[in-house]
Amino acid sequence: MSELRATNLSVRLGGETIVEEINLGVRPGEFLAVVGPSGAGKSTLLGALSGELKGESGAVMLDEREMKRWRLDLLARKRALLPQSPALTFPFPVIDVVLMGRQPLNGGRVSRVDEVIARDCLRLVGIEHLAERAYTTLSGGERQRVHFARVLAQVGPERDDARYLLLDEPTSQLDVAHAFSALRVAREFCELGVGVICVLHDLNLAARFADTIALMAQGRLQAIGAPQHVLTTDLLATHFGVDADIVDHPLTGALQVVVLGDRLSQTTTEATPC
Ligand SMILES: Nc1ncnc2c1ncn2[C@@H]1O[C@H](COP(=O)(O)OP(=O)(O)OP(=O)(O)O)[C@@H](O)[C@H]1O
Repeated sequence: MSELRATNLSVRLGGETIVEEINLGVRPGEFLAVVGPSGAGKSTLLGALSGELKGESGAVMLDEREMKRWRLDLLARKRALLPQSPALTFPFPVIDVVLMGRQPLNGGRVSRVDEVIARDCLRLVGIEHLAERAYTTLSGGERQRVHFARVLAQVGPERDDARYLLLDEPTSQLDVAHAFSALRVAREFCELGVGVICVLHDLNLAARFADTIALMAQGRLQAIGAPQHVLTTDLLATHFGVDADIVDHPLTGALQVVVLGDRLSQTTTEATPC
């Protein structure tokens, strides 16, 4: 069975257990959002699910084979990871950065099809006009979309085998329209048969696009299920420290979280008109 799954997964870093006893999984065509307060262990979990980080105990299984048994070149064809802050300091043309995503598929011999797919992925994220620009001249949000296009090219819109897209806060530097658009595109890849695991801080985007939401806090999975079972006033108060109203939006049909107040500080401030 095709699935990316963590079973009793714990990860230790720097002498501390960062994620503990995690059980969750995603299948091709499913969209799992991972939410939780800062420092909850979401990126660490994603790192372990991608095979980049080794688990301390438990297992990560990718299509019925243990993650640690996958050959790296085959793993790169199977899943693409978009880290929170991809490091790239060389002024490559944008198109070349996106073509790096095709490397596991083409072995470094760029074909006409690779080029078409790379440009198509740039178009999907709205920056095809930047294809020839030097990566280092781009804004933060533009860079984030280049890397998003790179991982889209890696999982490949043209393929029909089981594959997975792991996204760590892919919208953190994007304006509201591009954030929505990025998740819509991820959802479209999901409909093409890609399993998507996406760490998100925006609970409303998670509610809108995910089939399942996993709530992590203090390194543990606190809740997992359909958005209405996880985005509850009680769970948000307990794990995020916010008082929230949760409503069914009449137009989208998705849950909407309206934060009424936080419990992090007792200080009140008055807004000053500019
Ligand atoms: N190599 C490391 N050594 C020690 N502690 C680490 C290491 N990497 C991460 N941590 C700690 O583990 C915790 C979880 O980190 P992680 O990046 O997984 O959280 P997160 O939920 O993704 O947070 P955020 O939402 O802020 O990105 C944090 O407290 C972090 O400081």
